[in-house]
Amino acid sequence: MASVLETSDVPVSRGLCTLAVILSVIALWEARHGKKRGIPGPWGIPVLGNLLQLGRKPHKTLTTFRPWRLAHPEKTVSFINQTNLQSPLMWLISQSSGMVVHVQFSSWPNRIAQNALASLSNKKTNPIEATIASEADVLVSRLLNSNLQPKDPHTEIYLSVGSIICAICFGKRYRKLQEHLTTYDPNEIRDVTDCLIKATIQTPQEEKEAVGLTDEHILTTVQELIGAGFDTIASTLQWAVLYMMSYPDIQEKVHSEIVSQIGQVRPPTLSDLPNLPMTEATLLEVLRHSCIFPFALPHSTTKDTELDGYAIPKDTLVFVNLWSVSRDAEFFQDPEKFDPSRFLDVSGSVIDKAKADFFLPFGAGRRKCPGEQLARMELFMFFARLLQKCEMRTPKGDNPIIDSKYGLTLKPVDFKTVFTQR
Ligand code: HEM
Repeated sequence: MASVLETSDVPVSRGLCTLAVILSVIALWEARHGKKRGIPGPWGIPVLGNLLQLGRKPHKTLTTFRPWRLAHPEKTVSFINQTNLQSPLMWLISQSSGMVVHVQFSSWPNRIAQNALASLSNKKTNPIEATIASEADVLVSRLLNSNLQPKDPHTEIYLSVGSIICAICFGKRYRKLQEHLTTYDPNEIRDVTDCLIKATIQTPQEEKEAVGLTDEHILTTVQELIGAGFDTIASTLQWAVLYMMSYPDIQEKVHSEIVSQIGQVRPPTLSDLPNLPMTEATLLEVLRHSCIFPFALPHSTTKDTELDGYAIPKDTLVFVNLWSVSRDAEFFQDPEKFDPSRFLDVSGSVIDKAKADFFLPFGAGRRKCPGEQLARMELFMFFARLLQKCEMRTPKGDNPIIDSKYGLTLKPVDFKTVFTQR
């Protein structure tokens, strides 16, 4: 059975412990035939392993597959760092979903992307805050345009989130790559594309050759960012509308908090975040409960390794089951319940950091999501403006259904909402 958690572990570590979860469907079969102990779990069949047992909601099925808990969380991070994105599966995913257009298998572009995004979504300078604020206004007015008719907010949310990611990658006027190259000025970095060009120019040729990257590889990272930064944020905002419509009492609490702190007119800014604990807790609960990226991206081990005494051969397909972390009943009491107050401390006025750091919506290790900071910023600004200006109600006669369509990311099943101006 599962090895036991150290109760003295800091919460982040506990989250990583629960990555127990590093279950590999194929490895379940493969490792048993190795010399060391194989990974615990139900028996599978040769080649296919447990694939046929996964069902329509694999994240839920795998959570019931006897996960084991790790006594040494730092080993989990170092284990994740011995994996990389699994090339053939990533290729399949990118072809079928179009979400990641040009998959980069090296962690090199990830690091460059991380730096580029950090410089543009930096909490202190916030160069894109104004862009997000004005797009949040556009979203509010588009949703309110529906004249009290039930509306599926999907298209409006995708249009607004799409505008932000294009503005971040190509600047406000959506300049194309070639145009960027001809107008590039190292003294005036305008957007992510300029950051990537700068990194390309500054990286010594030998270093680029050593990791097998061409300039083109680095530049196509921008297309990945568009794919990854678009669908994830838009899906999370759709979930947020669905939860708020389904839990009107929570919606009222968030609205009242926003109005009491910043009023009904002034748009929320990032500096308001510390004064809006209920708003932040609700967003955290949306991220936890919807868990849009249940298995992160498929990884595979880059060498023979072991984890907590279990043998994991090179090239083993590894999924990090983030869903099971978000549903850990030991840490999140009654995990199926949508309850933002779980992220507040006993006074109800401060975010419980231990809880907030416990679950890992953005993954962990060196391939962790490079867009985390930007995502948190965007989600807060869109969500706070929506809750300030709109009331979201379930259409008469409807019963809100909180369920997901399974894919690389979990999206809510289609729903309609009545938006009313506050
Ligand atoms: C709610 C929003 C988001 C969530 C929950 C999310 C979550 C994740 C997760 C779990 C991974 C996989 C980590 C792994 O497999 O180890 C990932 C990867 C990635 N994310 Fe995000 N993400 C979000 C938003 C964004 C945004 C806004 C961007 C960029 C603008 C972005 C860019 C990426 C990229 C490029 C990767 C691939 C990283 C690599 O190749 O190593 N994400 N994200």
